Amino acid sequence: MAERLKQFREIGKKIVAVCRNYKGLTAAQGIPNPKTPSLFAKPTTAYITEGQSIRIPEGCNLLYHEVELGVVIKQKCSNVAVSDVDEYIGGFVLALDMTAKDFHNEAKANSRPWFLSKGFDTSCPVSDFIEKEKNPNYRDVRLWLKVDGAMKQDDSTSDMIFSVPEVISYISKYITLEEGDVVLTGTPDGQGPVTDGQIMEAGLADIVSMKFSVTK
Ligand SMILES: O=C(O)/C=C/C(=O)CC(=O)C(=O)O
Ligand SMILES: [Mg+2]
Repeated sequence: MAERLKQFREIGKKIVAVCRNYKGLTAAQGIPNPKTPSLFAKPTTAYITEGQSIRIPEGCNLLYHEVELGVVIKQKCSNVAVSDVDEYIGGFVLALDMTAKDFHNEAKANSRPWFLSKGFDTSCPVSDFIEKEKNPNYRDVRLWLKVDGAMKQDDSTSDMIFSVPEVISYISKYITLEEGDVVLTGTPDGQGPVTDGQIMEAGLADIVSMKFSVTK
């Protein structure tokens, strides 16, 4: 099973993401905690892996990094109870939810969908597949991100507003999740800009780390 799930980028059919899911982030932004998980999606063409670069989309002048824990779904499921979610977790990835923040701000200001700002090619860099057993404390695991060696994001998944099981249970009420789909669980506070030539390094405890460069 884990062997097949290593191919999540080929077999998975979607990337579902949660936003505003860390207490530190909503506190820093002075916004209320959402009452239910706030969802959006990215196309699977957004995936890249180490060795490939994040490309600044045409016309974007403000590209933001967001480091996130991604959950790889083990098998098709819908309407999963919070208490049963563990059965449907196949493994994890560390991911970046790269965001064309100027596109995002403009779309929001004009009450338009912000799919492009989150869904452009290369907007979802991911680590190697992390076996479920290698991340047993996923409810309280450190994730961090440095830009050119300077720490920008450093928090624990215990700061999430909705836990991983709550997020997956909620999504599955409305959207059937399938083998290899990835759920991005939101970013902690500290997201911010990156520019052409900068290098990001991110890690999940001592489980995995990854590096990505940004290019025009
Ligand atoms: O402004 C918003 O509503 C959402 C902004 C984001 O980019 C949030 C995330 O993607 C996140 O919190 O992970
Ligand atoms: Mg995000």
